[in-house]
Amino acid sequence: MRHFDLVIIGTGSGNSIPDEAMAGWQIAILEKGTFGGTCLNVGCIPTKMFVHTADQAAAPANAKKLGVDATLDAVHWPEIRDRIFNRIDPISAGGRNWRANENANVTVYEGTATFEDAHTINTGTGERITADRIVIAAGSRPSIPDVADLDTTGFHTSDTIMRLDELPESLIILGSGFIASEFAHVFSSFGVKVTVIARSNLLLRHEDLEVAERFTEIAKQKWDVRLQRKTIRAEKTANGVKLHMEGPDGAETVEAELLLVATGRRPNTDLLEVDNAGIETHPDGRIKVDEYQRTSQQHILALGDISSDYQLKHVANHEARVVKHNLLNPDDQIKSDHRFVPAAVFSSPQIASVGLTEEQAKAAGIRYVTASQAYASIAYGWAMEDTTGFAKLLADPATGQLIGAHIIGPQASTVIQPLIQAMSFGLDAKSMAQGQYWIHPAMPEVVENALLNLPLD
Ligand SMILES: Cc1cc2nc3c(=O)[nH]c(=O)nc-3n(C[C@H](O)[C@H](O)[C@H](O)COP(=O)(O)OP(=O)(O)OC[C@H]3O[C@@H](n4cnc5c(N)ncnc54)[C@H](O)[C@@H]3O)c2cc1C
Ligand SMILES: NC(=O)c1ccc[n+]([C@@H]2O[C@H](COP(=O)([O-])OP(=O)(O)OC[C@H]3O[C@@H](n4cnc5c(N)ncnc54)[C@H](O)[C@@H]3O)[C@@H](O)[C@H]2O)c1
Repeated sequence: MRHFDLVIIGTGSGNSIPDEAMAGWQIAILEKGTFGGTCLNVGCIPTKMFVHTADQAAAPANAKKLGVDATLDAVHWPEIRDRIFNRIDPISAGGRNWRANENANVTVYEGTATFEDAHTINTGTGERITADRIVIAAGSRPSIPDVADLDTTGFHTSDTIMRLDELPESLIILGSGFIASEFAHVFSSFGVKVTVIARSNLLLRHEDLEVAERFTEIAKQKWDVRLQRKTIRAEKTANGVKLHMEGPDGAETVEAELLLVATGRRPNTDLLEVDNAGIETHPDGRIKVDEYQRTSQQHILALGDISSDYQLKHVANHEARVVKHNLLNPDDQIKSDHRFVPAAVFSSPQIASVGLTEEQAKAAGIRYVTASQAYASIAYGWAMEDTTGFAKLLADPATGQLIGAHIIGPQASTVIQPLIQAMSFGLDAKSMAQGQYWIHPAMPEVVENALLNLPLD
């Protein structure tokens, strides 16, 4: 049985760990799917390439209010799809080739890995290997709800929907989180009739309540939004799919050509048979790690979606940097920093957030003040004729430290960055607002004005 200094399971953020400082180590990388993992192949990167294209497709409809008549002539789905994947697929193939053929100390095994014990792994390729240290970076996969006849009806997940042969006329999206909101924007902007089905009374209900309410109001104007629906059964029809639901007004059905299931993601722990290695897990299946990313077995570390509180690429990448450092510096280990983890929903409008929502601050009994500023009240907001966007801040009134920031509106994912910086480095709201120039008349003035509005002690 071959022995390695380090085994890495999963080629998403895990693939960033081997580097020149490990040139003397024998390393095995294990991957069951497409090299590069979720973000590159079926996640962040292709979705945002579709989102940007959707933003362009939606622009003519928004130009009318500016006095410009424009029309969307055509959406060439196969061309869009192929442009995106003809860029991504070679990156994945190149990454695989580099590791498999150009890294002398790295061996790539392409199979589904399972633990036999805390040092022995079955690579799923017919070969078993042992290792001194192991990194589990095996990610997550779509979680499929228990809806009768869903399997036999046929459905898409984010893994398959981006590679359709052609655009459907209509699409039902089951779920109301990140993936549902982003794909609803993409497909509706391309002319597909979109129905979004939510269990709760709001879309994106993990967001600050005012933000989720604003997003839901806007969504209802563009998509057929069905709230508070329990999906009971799926049925295959001559033209596609029918869902049977129960809602506030009793039983109802909805039909469309295709169904996208976007109801969360589950960690891939079950595939790994981690019990054989004595690795402890949370009730939801995530691997338990400490702040150094160590599992309950000190020589096994884990990172990213399989263990993290956050299913976000920038978090997986951060944790991978921590793991790399700790592997190289066992006597000088560093901790992961999860104090201020931001997230953005790349829908229309965009949403970005960091820190506590107002509801979380209240529930935690934290003393706070808030201020909101509408895009409509800053000069660039006038330029865009924006009527719905705003930035909402929460701060500690005594110290002026920011404890939460929530933005809904154009370029929210970019506009929020100075707030993430301020929170990460402990810059108080007054110093942040008054201690620097804010370019006039740019979008971050929405942040400057919200900071100035905070009723601090
Ligand atoms: C549609 C979509 C859009 C997203 N958009 C964003 C975004 O805009 N911004 C953002 O921050 N995050 C986004 N995410 C989340 C982000 O993609 C993930 O948080 C991130 O990719 C997780 O990285 P990871 O390294 O933990 O896992 P992954 O990248 O999933 O890598 C895990 C790898 O392990 C392999 N594997 C699993 N089990 C085994 C096994 N037993 N043996 C061998 N190999 C195995 C898998 O095949 C996979 O390649 C998105 C996710 C999705 C699905
Ligand atoms: N822009 C980004 O950063 C981005 C984009 C896409 C995905 N992601 C990551 O991927 C993860 C998965 O995305 P997601 O949208 O699948 O998950 P999510 O957790 O954002 O949303 C899941 C939604 O499905 C609903 N749901 C769960 N079970 C249901 C059921 N049986 N019937 C109806 N609705 C049900 C939940 O109430 C929730 O609204 C996200 O949590 C996020 O971390 C991030």
